[in-house]
Amino acid sequence: MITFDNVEKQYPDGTVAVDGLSLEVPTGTLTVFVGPSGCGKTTSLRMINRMVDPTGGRVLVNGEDVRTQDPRTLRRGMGYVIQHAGLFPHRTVVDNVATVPRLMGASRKQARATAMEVLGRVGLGEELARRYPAQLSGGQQQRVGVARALAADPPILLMDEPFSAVDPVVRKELQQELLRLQSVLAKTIVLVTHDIDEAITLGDRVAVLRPGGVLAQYATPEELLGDPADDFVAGFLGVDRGVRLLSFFSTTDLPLHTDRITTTGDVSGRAGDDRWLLVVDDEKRPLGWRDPQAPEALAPAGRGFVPGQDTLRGVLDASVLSPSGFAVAVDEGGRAIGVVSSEEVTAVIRSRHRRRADSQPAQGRP
Ligand SMILES: Nc1ncnc2c1ncn2[C@@H]1O[C@H](COP(=O)(O)OP(=O)(O)OP(=O)(O)O)[C@@H](O)[C@H]1O
Repeated sequence: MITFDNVEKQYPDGTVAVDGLSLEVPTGTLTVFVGPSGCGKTTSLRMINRMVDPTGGRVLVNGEDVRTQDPRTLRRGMGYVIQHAGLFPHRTVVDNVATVPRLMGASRKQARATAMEVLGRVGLGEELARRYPAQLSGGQQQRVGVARALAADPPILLMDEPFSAVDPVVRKELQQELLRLQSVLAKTIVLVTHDIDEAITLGDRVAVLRPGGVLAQYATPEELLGDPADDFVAGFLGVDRGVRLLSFFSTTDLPLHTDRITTTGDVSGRAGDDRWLLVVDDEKRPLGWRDPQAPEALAPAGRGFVPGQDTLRGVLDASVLSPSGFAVAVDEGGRAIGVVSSEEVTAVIRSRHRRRADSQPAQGRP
């Protein structure tokens, strides 16, 4: 566990970068520090590994004040990933990563074996391992940066804008990869970003900082989106936070109807049915919607959703985009198991909101 206990940092020129920061990062979870430029995110992160020392308060790792620990020993237990990866340009990828186990006393051979293993974990194979950093794409370089941070298997990972320098598509890939790695490795991670979407995607908890280095709110992404502490946090989250909140709602208990599903063989027999009908093949795979006004051609069935796997955001999107106003639920094999209307989805959303309001009144505020 990492604890910030009323931490302050005033730089010698008088700038107050962090002001009275108190929060806990539980072991094995990922906390994101997010906020506008200059609000003290990097300063706060660097106080964990003593690249910066606080001018007030304490930072504790597993209950021990970091200032009582030798910085080099402390940093051995903490991987550090920065924007642009910070790789040694004249060393090959594998040697960049092997540097860390070498520093920890591993033999050259053992260090290289460890490096190859962690490179594999972040999706980089042998061929890329022999290249120099400049011969890799930005996204691949960031992966090497993550591999190097993981090479010593530290319990804590500090990440400062790790994905900011790559394009949006690669950035999403790297985010998903970090989540996949974290689901296996369960490190204690603190990640700094100025991108609220990245914070919502990655964080078990998100600390929103405001200018002047003051904590505005520390909460789970769901709590932030559903109950921002004030106008600053709400403004920082953006205009569509309601829709984004739906990503945290499950779809296991949506009302699904089967009476609108018909097969190609049966559809002609339902000519008198003046409703939209979903036509499926013999294996129940959706073929399209029969429009009662234009029964000759089928309208597209749209993207189906798998109850329990997809979120309510996806279901609402599918129902809004569907010509019939119904989203199609499918099993993992793509077979139709029912349909649900956009009106029913919104009714479920309203009841979830009521339940949320009843169960968790305004939490997570500093
Ligand atoms: N060494 C320093 N000396 C004086 N002031 C500093 C120093 N380092 C940072 N600051 C100031 O402290 C404040 C917080 O900086 P910090 O880098 O922690 O913010 P940040 O939220 O990470 O910003 P960004 O998103 O722009 O990287 C800023 O006003 C910055 O100018």
